[in-house]
Amino acid sequence: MDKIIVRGGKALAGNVKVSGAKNAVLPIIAASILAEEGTCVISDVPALDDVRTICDLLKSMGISLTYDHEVLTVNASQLTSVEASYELVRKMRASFLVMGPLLARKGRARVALPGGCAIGTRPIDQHLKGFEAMGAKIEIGQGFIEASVEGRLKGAKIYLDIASVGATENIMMAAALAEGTTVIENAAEEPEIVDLANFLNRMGAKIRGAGTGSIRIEGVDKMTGCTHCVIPDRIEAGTFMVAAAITGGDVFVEGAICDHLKSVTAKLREMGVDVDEQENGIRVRRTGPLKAVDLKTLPYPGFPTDMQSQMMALLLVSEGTSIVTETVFENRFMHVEEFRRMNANIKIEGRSAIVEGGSKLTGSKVAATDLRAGAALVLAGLVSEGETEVSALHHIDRGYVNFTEKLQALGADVERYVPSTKSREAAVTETVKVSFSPNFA
Ligand SMILES: CC(=O)N[C@H]1[C@@H](OP(=O)(O)OP(=O)(O)OC[C@H]2O[C@@H](n3ccc(=O)[nH]c3=O)[C@H](O)[C@@H]2O)O[C@H](CO)[C@@H](O)[C@@H]1O
Ligand SMILES: C=C(OP(=O)(O)O)C(=O)O
Repeated sequence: MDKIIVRGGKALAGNVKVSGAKNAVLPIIAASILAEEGTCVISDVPALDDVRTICDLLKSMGISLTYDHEVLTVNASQLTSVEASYELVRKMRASFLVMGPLLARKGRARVALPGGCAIGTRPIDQHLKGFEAMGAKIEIGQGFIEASVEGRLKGAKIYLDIASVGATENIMMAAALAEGTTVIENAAEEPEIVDLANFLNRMGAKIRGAGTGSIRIEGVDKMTGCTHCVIPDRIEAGTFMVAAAITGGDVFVEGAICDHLKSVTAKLREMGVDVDEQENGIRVRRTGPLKAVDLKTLPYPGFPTDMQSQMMALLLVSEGTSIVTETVFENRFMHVEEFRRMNANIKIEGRSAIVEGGSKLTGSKVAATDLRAGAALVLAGLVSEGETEVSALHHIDRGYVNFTEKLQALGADVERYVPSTKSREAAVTETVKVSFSPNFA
């Protein structure tokens, strides 16, 4: 298994360019299924494992895709299957986002139940509630969900019990080709939803209100290909902002959109970090001590759950005691056990973790428990005494492109090691090259 080896003590400095957003590009690729003619040309597509997975899924449905230098071209005119296999869905829950587009385009979809994952049960009841409200029949059996509708889906007024990102996206995509108008109330407001709505509108959809709690979708008869550039990844950007803060460095996070990171910026400033919001990115510097703060994750524009573990690493080296409350997922503290192996003093009480600052973190062998926890462990290693070895890197590879290379370029003493017959250099070269074969052959 690959491992990331980190040696602490270096303050990071320099410029890091943010890649396209994982959580925007995955629904956008799913949405390309809706184009019955023409080609979708999507740029700033990060070479992530999750992107490969969803591309493999669309390919299995007869869709042709090519990927070159972060530009993905998708032609969905030859859609020959409406089934998403368990093998692919279990690798990535976001595969479930194909259900809405398939139902809209073909009146049928058969998708393996995504199951839960480390951070929680992650049910899909709100997705199904929306599809049923639009007239779909839902049947669950043999580990699959089948959705079908006679003729076209019908527009409906849907109130989400939870402001679910995925459910908002799946329902929005289904409603795009429905007969009549759909209104989603209590919709999630994440920037990735706005990016998806912009992509859908470029394909010919008529969507208003994305980014607010109420989204109105006027169904159209046909959607076609378009060109689109994916927004920068606010969570990758936030991760590098914390990397600068935790090491006492000075890093310009190029491409970060300040507006998408207001809650993270506010929290870092409360801790005494200098955050300079600029036109084309965010400069983060830290010279003095870090002040402990309390943190509660909430749906956007609240503090993002996907930044919780990275901020916990930072709080470990701040002065004072912090309370971190995770309100979005019911089991997103598995990184606590791993931090404890690095000499962290953290106590979990229900949905909250009490984090003692001023820890003298020590390097240790630790394992990523989800993609953000993996990144957070690397960040902790950057300020630990000695060497930290992070394993279970398949988690990190889902959400970060060339993570170690980007940290190395900022001066971190970090490398990715493949303990196999391949040499270390070859492994690093391979990691740096990470790209897909032009036609996914
Ligand atoms: C690919 C992608 O975009 N992933 C993001 C998306 O995940 P995802 O779309 O899965 O997250 P949701 O917003 O749906 O989940 C939020 C909460 O709602 C619950 N829930 C969700 C759907 C449902 O039908 N019923 C239900 O109870 C979930 O279990 C969870 O507790 O939003 C999360 C919350 O911002 C982020 O952490 C993920 O990075
Ligand atoms: C939880 C996350 O992603 P996913 O929903 O793909 O698991 C994440 O990006 O932190």
